[in-house]
Amino acid sequence: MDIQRAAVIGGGSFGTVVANILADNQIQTVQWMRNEVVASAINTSHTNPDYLPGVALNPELKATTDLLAAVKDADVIFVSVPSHSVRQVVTSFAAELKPEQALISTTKGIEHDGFLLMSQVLAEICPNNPVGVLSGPNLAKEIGKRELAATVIASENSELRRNVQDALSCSYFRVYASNDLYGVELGGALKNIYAIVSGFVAALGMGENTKSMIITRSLAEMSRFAVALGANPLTFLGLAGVGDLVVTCMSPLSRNYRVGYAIGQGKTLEDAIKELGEVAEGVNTLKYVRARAIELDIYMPLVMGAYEILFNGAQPKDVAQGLMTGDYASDVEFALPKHEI
Ligand SMILES: NC(=O)C1=CN([C@@H]2O[C@H](COP(=O)(O)OP(=O)(O)OC[C@H]3O[C@@H](n4cnc5c(N)ncnc54)[C@H](OP(=O)(O)O)[C@@H]3O)[C@@H](O)[C@H]2O)C=CC1
Ligand SMILES: O=C(CO)COP(=O)(O)O
Repeated sequence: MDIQRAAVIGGGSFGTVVANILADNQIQTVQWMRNEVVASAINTSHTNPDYLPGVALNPELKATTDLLAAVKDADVIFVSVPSHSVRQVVTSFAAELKPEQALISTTKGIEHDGFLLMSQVLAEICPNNPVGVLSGPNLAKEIGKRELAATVIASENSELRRNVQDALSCSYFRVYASNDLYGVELGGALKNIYAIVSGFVAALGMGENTKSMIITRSLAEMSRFAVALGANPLTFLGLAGVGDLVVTCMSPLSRNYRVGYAIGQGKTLEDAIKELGEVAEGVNTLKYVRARAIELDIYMPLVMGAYEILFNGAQPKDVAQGLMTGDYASDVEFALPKHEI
């Protein structure tokens, strides 16, 4: 099955760049969103003024607020709404799908009930449809400007992986393949927590050694968690692991980083989210991952510290100091296990 027609569900910044790449690649693409004003702007002035201002979109990209019309003839449907709305939105069109229509999640979040990742939510709602995940260091605002970037398509279905590579690869976007759906997806969700932590670090004016320490220990912590949940640790060496972690921990374009930065400057979480006006998945992910880590007894000092800052009013400086005096630990615990140090 070649991809000739695609639907993108969601009118935010990432949904828009995915839809635009597809249109650039001459795939008939319909983007669904609930906001009629934005849909009309995409159709008439070929811009998304709310989420991607200043980016000239491909004039062939069509937008609609009619969800069933958007998905009807699509060979592949990219789901790009925030995690808290994926189940509700997908459920509202699931009964209309034909089994050959594939679903690809681009959403980097976790569903609270059952700790489900988005591909698991999609598979639960649409058990007969092929499912995949797109994740990587993909700041939408840079890709919108057609700056060079790469991503990962993860699926157990090799034909789907190849079709998505064909549909999205172009002069400014390179698509790598993975069969570790769970690891790729977990990498995308977990790194948002550490982007918030990196925002604290930047707001406190800490040095480059500190930033490097935080990013590297974040990788150790997220891969420890992922392996405990059954993912392949090698996936974290790739674009969806270290790649996405580095970009979101270093760029003020990351919304999660910006939330951490604002809190590090003394703002409340509520004000930080309100000022952002876009989704920062890491805030909820932090809550769910902390609860899971406690339940499974997984050592995650950065998660625990970030939770105290975000939800219990702890001061970032005090938490950072506390982390420096923890028990002695192994640098790479897959090489030197903790109990052998
Ligand atoms: N932006 C990025 O750089 C990247 C984002 N992602 C991931 O993609 C996902 C989507 O993010 P992104 O596009 O950035 O989000 P944005 O914050 O830019 O936009 C969110 C979009 O989702 C819509 N939406 C929110 N709730 C609902 C709902 N209940 N029903 C229908 N539509 C809804 C919003 O509509 P409205 O305007 O009407 O509220 C808006 O169009 C996230 O999980 C994110 O982590 C992945 C890679 C990169
Ligand atoms: O996932 C992203 C880049 O890969 C975007 O990160 P934010 O959601 O923090 O903006």
